[in-house]
Amino acid sequence: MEKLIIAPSILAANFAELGSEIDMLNASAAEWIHVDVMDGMFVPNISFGFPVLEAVKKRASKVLDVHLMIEKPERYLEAFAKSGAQVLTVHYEACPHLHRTVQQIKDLGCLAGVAINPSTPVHVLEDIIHDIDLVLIMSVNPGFGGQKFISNAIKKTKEVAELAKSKGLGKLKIEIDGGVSLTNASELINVGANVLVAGNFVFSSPNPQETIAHLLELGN
Ligand SMILES: O=C(CO)[C@H](O)[C@H](O)COP(=O)(O)O
Repeated sequence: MEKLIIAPSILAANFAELGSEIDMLNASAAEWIHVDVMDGMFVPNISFGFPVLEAVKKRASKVLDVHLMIEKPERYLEAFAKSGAQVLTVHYEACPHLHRTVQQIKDLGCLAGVAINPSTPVHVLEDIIHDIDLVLIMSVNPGFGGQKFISNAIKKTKEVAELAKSKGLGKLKIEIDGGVSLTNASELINVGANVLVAGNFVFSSPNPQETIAHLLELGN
């Protein structure tokens, strides 16, 4: 199994103290920092864009894992890569020409991810999975942090892991995003998840660094 990566989502951080929140993550066991970009169109919420990503990049010593919850993401891929994204994930539901979009991400030197919403079945990935580095399974409807985990994501994680195995894609990253906590993390890891995004569970805990370490220990 690929080694487990914890990717705290800064959507749940204290934006008034973003610099010290990033310092805290730099000193933690998190390998990636998950950055949620929302446009108010693909999802019913607006988060932040390039200036915030650039500021995070200047401060962060971790990999920036940028999740684009935006329509027509191909318009902005280059700008996100220039602003510091190292992993760029687009939504299957937002990309009519997904293969081209994935190639654009790879040409920019980033890892390419494809996300699927809770109502999107795994089989839609069959003809793109060879071309990507990461599948992101949404375990909440995208747009907001702090929502309840949708348990169907466990079945979908298993399906992605089986699909990857059947195609010999041993290095595929399988990332779960939404409502992840110590309650569901072990089960997710057991069925094949190897990147766990956690927003509120980390940032609302009394000791975020300890919480990150506890999540990571589940992968050992
Ligand atoms: O993509 C997202 C929302 O669209 C967030 O990354 C996700 O919800 C993580 O936050 P939490 O762990 O608080 O659910």
